[in-house]
Amino acid sequence: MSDWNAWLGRSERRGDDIVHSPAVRLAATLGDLTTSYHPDTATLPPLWHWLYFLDATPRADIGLDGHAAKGGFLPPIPLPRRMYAGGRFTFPGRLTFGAVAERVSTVASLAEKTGRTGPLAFVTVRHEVSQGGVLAVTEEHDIVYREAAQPGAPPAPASRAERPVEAEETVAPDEVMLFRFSALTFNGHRIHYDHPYVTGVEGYPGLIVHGPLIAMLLFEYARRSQGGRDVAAFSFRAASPLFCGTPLRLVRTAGPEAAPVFEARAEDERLVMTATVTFA
Ligand SMILES: CC(C)(COP(=O)(O)OP(=O)(O)OC[C@H]1O[C@@H](n2cnc3c(N)ncnc32)[C@H](O)[C@@H]1OP(=O)(O)O)[C@@H](O)C(=O)NCCC(=O)NCCSC(=O)C[C@](C)(O)C(=O)O
Repeated sequence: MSDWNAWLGRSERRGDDIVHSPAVRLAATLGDLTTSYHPDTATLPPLWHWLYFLDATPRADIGLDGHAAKGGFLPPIPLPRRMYAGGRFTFPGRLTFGAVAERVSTVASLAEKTGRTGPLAFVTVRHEVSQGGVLAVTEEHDIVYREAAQPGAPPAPASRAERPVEAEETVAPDEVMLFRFSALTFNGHRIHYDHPYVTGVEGYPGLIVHGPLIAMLLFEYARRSQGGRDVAAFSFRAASPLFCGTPLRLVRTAGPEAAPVFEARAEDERLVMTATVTFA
């Protein structure tokens, strides 16, 4: 890890116009799974900043997995299989359509661990999004890298969902939804659309549903289930992958916690994601 410590604190700054068109396309992609966006609304819904400040890596600088090759903004961690591990957000303000905003991203932490699935390397990137000098979103994005797939290895052990269910809804993200979400976030990661790659090279049984898409489905479900209530903070942790075409249960759990806990579960009670929502 010591070689990579040179990346700690590395920072980049990007500006973007907060225009309606990507939000219109995301609203169409989610359909009745969102009630957050209306064409006459003045502000961008929380989390929808994922549609802006996108990475425009030139073709020559793309790595095998379809992301920007490591060693630029992110450290050159040799573990090859990248996944979205989790995120923590606060929404101190709202981004307004029709004006420029700025995102400052910093490599905040690096950690090597050994998990049930083998060696893991975590990189956390902190983003701060502001408009007119006023902070609107803080985000900590955890990226995890896993070792190469071992031929014949058994499926990774998965956590089971155990919290009691208060309410739930089922969705089934399909190839079209995955393709549109990749396009909207300009995410070239091949695990979401290249079946021979994700099965043959990364060793997963099918196309993987994006972590941010599942997080957004949970977030939108949480807001809808509370009559569109405003959200002050949100966090999520991806527990196991969801494969395209598999039904996904969006669950509001009945727990003792002050902030409600939402879970994404596979049909067989495998835990896919846990999320906590703090309503304003
Ligand atoms: C991450 C995996 C491999 C670890 O699986 P594991 O079973 O090996 O880990 P573990 O044994 O449960 O835990 C080992 C250590 O890692 C930590 N840990 C464990 N999990 C997490 C987590 N999520 N976030 C933060 N920390 C985590 C855990 O707390 C522990 O730390 P400790 O030793 O200090 O106690 C496993 O949980 C997993 O496969 N999760 C699902 C990942 C996923 O499907 N992500 C979404 C799809 S990929 C994607 O969207 C991509 C995208 C958008 O294109 C893009 O590139 O950004």
